[in-house]
Amino acid sequence: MIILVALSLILFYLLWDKILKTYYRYWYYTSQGIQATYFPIPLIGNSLKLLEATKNANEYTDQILYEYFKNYFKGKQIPKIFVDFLTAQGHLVVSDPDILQELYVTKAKFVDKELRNRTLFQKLVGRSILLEPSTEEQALKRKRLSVAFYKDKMTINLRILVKKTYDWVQSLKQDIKNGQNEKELGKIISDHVTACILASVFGQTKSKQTLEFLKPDGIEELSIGSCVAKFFFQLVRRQITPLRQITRLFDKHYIGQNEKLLAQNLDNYRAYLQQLIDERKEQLKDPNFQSADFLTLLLTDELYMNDNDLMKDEISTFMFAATQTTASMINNLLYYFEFIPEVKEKLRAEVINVMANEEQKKSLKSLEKLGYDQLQEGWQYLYLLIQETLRIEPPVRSATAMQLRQKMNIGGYTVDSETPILVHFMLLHKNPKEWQEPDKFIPERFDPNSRYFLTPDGRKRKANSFSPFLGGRRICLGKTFAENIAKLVIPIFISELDFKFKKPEHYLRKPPKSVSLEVNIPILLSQIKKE
Ligand code: HEM
Repeated sequence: MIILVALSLILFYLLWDKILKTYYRYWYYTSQGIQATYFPIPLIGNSLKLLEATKNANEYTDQILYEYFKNYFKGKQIPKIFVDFLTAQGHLVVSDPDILQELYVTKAKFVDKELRNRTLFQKLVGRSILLEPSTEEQALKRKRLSVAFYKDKMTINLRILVKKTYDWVQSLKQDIKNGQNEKELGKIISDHVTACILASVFGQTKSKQTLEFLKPDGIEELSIGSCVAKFFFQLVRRQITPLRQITRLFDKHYIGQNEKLLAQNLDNYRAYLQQLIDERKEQLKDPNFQSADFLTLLLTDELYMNDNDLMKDEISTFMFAATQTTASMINNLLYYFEFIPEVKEKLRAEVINVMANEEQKKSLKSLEKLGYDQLQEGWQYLYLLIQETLRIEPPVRSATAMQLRQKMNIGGYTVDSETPILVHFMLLHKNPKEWQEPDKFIPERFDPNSRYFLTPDGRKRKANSFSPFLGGRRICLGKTFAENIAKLVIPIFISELDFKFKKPEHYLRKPPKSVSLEVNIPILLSQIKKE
């Protein structure tokens, strides 16, 4: 009897939540004139269509979601807002600067992050600012954390990173001398950016920065940066399992061997962070101890100092939000540098001009040459390249879903508070009404003196047509830090080293790269000969 009642309740729930509501929502939005992608299938939505988009995936396949949208709208203009039922719940997809203005600014107080992600990612980022609702408490935490990026702290940090980058280049030069000149572009950049982020978080700690990572077939010693990247991918995979598409009941639970291993790895990782926190607490008892890293900032801020869990949450977010994003940007920029001869020529000229015009070689070693102010003002062409790299391949292709606090008008349509809203940066950045030749890499489109600065019909671009860091009150906290890392790593690297793609096909077409897309670009490194 009990089983029968339970089964009836489950069936009723599925009928109501995954079938009737899906078709109601489909009608609700399409009857307002919002275009829908495929007509949804009961329970599973359009997940099979997504699988279709992955079928012939190769190294030139972009984010699956992007490929799936492109497939659907092939040859047609992508609407500024459309409804899609990838899952039975459905979501609105936005890629229009005017609607972003509403979400980021004019209606910002009614917009929040979708709450479900907070539960799904709880074990990694907990109560950190990343997935918390936009409350006063979140804003206060944001304010306290932003101290890490103030000029005084950033200056000290950047000095450490310049030194670290210079040492890295020296070790690459040594590898070349030893005949180990074949490298993988993504790997060398990702390893170095991870080392930089770890130094900014933990300072020059002597503690080991690797973890024993449990796998179904054994244990692997992995760097903390790689562990955090793996956690992210595995948590995303966990999020899209069929069970969690049907119900939220298991969002908090780790089911099956793989998920249990993930939970165990996350616990070990947090225990490791706790160890670092304890060590630093001891060091801080010494009045002469000084450091400007993120850990010390947390341990000296009254909001954080007595809350070990919250400190671990923020450290995880910092590492996870900073590493693969920044590495993707630098990796992509260097790819275009080698891919387009004109880019290479212009950037090399700027690097020589900025770095080597005083006392030549000695100045290359001078850490002050890449100080805070120099990074903000010294680079003109590199600035254009960074912007265009972030436009053509935003490292985060789409934001985590948002949700309205109440039913309201967005972009001229009535949107309810249950429908997730997805801002898709890649679609936004390829909008043909805002960008001339959107698929082409043209750094000059960010130069006010260039004809590419304007839209195809000759007007000024709208404010939010470029938005790789999200916007409004939840804009990326590390935006300037990420740009500064690029502005020091890239010049030091290319002033000393050159590289060629090993595979000729990489001179013909660039494989896409983002935080969720891995690439394999073998390169042959060589040292630049100086007169
Ligand atoms: C090129 C590099 C980067 C890109 C493209 C980028 C992009 C983004 C995006 C799109 C978001 C919004 C996420 C969402 O809601 O889905 C975000 C948030 C965030 N980013 Fe970044 N990010 C970068 C580097 C960094 C760095 C270096 C840090 C350093 C700590 C950082 C810290 C954060 C934090 C803390 C948030 C959450 C802010 C909040 O919700 O209040 N990011 N970033």
